[in-house]
Amino acid sequence: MDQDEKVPLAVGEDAKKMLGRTPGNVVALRPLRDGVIADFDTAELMLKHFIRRVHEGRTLVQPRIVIGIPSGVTGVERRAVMEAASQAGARDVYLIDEPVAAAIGAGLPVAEPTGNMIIDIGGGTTEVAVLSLQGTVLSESVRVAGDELSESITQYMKKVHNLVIGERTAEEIKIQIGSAYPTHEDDDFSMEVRGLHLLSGLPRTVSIKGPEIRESMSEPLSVIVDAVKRTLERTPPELAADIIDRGIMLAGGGALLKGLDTLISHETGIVTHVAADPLSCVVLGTGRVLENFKQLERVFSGRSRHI
Ligand SMILES: Nc1ncnc2c1ncn2[C@@H]1O[C@H](COP(=O)(O)OP(=O)(O)OP(=O)(O)O)[C@@H](O)[C@H]1O
Repeated sequence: MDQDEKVPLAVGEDAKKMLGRTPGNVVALRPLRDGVIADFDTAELMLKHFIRRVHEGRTLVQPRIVIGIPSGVTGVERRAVMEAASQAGARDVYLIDEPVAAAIGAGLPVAEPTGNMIIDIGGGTTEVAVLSLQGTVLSESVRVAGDELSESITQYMKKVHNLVIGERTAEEIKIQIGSAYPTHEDDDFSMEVRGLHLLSGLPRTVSIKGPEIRESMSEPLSVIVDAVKRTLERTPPELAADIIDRGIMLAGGGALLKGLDTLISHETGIVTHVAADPLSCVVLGTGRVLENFKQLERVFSGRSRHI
C-alpha cells in the first residue's frame, strides 16, 4: 500500500513478497491475522480487488460470495467479515466454517451419516473438527499454526545462533528443512541461512541442520497434537469408530510440514492422511459448495442477504 496516496500497489502473493522489504512510503499489510480481520479497510480493499479480478475488471457485478472462516471466531468477528464483503460489493454473503470447506475440498463424504475428522492447519489457526451429515459435531480451534511454527524458528535462530532473520526466511527454513517427526534423511537436511548477527550487527551466514529446526518447533507442534487428542476424547463412540476406520485427514498449508502426518498417527494411533492439495482444500471446498448450492445448503454457518 502506498502510504501517501493510500492505494494498493500489490495484493495477495505479490504483496507477500514485499513483506519486510518495503521503502518508507510503502507499507506491506496483512489485513487478516489468525484467520480473522485485523484491518477492516484493507480487508475490504483486498476483497474488492479479488472480486474485480474474478470478473475481469467489470465493476457493476454484485456476486454471491461464500467465505470460509475459522469455526472458533466470535459473533463480532463473523459480522465484520460479512460487513467487509458487503461493502466490497457482494449481493449475498454466506459463511462456511473452514474445516467443513476443507473437508469438502479434500473429498470427504461430509453429507453421509459417518464421522470424519479433519485437521486444517492454516497460517494463524489450527482447526480440528469432527463432521457428519453436513454439520460440525464438535470442533476445536487453537491460534497456533504455520505462522507460530515459523516464529519458533525465528526465536531459535536468535537465541542459539545470535542471528536475526525475517518472517520469510523463517518460513523458507520451515518449508525446506523443517520436519515434525524424525526420518532417516533428516540429518542430511541442512541449509545456509542469511541474517543479521546480533552481536556484530553485520550480515552473516549460518549453517543449520534439520533436527535442530524440528526441536525448535516442538512446543507449537505439541499444542496442535494436544488439540487433536482433546477432540478425539470428546468424540461420541460411534463417530470415533468411523474415524478409526477412515483415518484422519490433514489439510491447510501446515499439513505440508514434513512428517506431521506421522507425528499425529504416532500420537493418536490413528492413520493420518494428507489431502491431495492441502493448500487449496478450503477454496476447492468453497467452490464446490457454490456449484452445489441446493444440495449443500445446510453447510453454512451464517448468511446475510441484501436484495
Ligand atoms: N511446504 C510447506 N511446509 C510447511 N508449511 C507450509 C508449506 N507450505 C505452506 N506452509 C505454511 O502454511 C501456512 C499457510 O497455510 P494456508 O494457506 O492454508 O493458511 P491460511 O488459510 O492463509 O490461514 P488461516 O486458515 O489461519 O486463515 C503458512 O504458515 C505457511 O508457512
